[in-house]
Amino acid sequence: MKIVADENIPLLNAFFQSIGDITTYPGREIGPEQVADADILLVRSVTQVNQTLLANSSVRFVGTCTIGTDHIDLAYLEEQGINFAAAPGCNANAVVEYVVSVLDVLAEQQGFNWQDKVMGVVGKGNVGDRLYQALIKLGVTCLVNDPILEATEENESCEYVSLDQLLAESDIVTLHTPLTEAGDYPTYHLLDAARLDQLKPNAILINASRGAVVDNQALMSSLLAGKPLTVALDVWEQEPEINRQLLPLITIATPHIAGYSVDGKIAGTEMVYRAICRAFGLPSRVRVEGIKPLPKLKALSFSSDASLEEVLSTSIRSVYDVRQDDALFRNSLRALAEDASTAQVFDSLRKHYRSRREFSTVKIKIKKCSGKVSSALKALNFNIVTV
Ligand SMILES: NC(=O)C1=CN([C@@H]2O[C@H](COP(=O)(O)OP(=O)(O)OC[C@H]3O[C@@H](n4cnc5c(N)ncnc54)[C@H](O)[C@@H]3O)[C@@H](O)[C@H]2O)C=CC1
Ligand SMILES: O=C(O)C(=O)[C@H](O)COP(=O)(O)O
Repeated sequence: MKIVADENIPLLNAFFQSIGDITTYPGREIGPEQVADADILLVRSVTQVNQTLLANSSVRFVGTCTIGTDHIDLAYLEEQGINFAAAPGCNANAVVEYVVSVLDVLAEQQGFNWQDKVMGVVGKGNVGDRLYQALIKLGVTCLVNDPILEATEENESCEYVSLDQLLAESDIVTLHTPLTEAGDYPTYHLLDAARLDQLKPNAILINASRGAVVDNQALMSSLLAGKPLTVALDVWEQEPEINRQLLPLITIATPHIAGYSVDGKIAGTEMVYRAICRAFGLPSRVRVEGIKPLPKLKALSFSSDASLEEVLSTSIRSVYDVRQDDALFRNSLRALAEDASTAQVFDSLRKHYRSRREFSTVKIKIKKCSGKVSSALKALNFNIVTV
């Protein structure tokens, strides 16, 4: 079989070489010519998969090693009988950890305790739910908006509120919906000028979903008009070409890397590999363990005199500190001429992203710490050893 794949999919050979011959391309350069005689197409989020790409191809299976599927014309694939698999939840932990790092950094910068704030979670799927569960365990007051789940859940897993109520009452609003333009609850420009206006003064807005869930032009106008808002954007409209005028108004700016833990990326590859094996009736023998030694993190230890804030903040930062990504992004863009395209920098930072691990991969030794400290660490998925 012939496999055409995005070169940024990790462990392509290890997983797929027994299935077919693999040819790789930069995701944005996969076009009709590249896929013409392919049987399997493997993408990440930057390749638009639709009739234009596939009409004259022999592709029978499309796999995206990502959570989001807004780059795929699912109706077209179904109509053509082309098999499809995504990787739901693969990097959900990484996105949660990005949000937690944003909270930790902003809390220090602005002098507040994020656990005392009211959090508004929009979209309670794989990412939103994991975030919600962690926050609830940490004792944080959470408002959740997810009209689709609210209408379909037999036993509601939380008390849902309207988006209007959530925006009016939350100190921190974090977006975790897919990008959709149709259906009863489309999310394209879900936060438009009017909705941005509903945010509380001094609210914090975090977007790690898709850029166009927030109207970036309206956000810029609102910030320029002096609306007191703190904004963390991981995703931008028109990526990789971002609005350079918006950047300085954003407190934490990153190039769509919230989900970029090495664990999450590999999980994405593995999920699609298993789906292909199922679809083609092949044995799925490859296991992540044993393929690639992942970078190990040193254990941390805390004793009884460490405060909850100190333990949490040190633990979070030792694994993931979003300021590193923010600084790299801003510095790389600073080196560009004012009117130059941001595409190359944006894509290059993502292509050469470091091997970031997840919280669960670090061992935290605690000595006579309070139950509060150990439950807080557990809520965030850290691996605790009591010594
Ligand atoms: N920045 C990054 O690196 C990453 C971004 N993402 C983005 O995050 C999105 C969410 O990821 P998951 O939680 O895994 O997806 P999911 O599909 O598990 O959950 C999405 C949730 O949003 C809800 N939803 C849909 N429309 C809504 C609306 N109008 N208002 C409120 N809720 C709505 C759905 O009912 C669902 O519960 C993905 O679709 C993807 O676009 C995902 C991974 C990494
Ligand atoms: O999984 C998703 O959805 C994401 O947003 C991914 O983190 C995007 O990664 P790339 O496809 O752009 O490598």
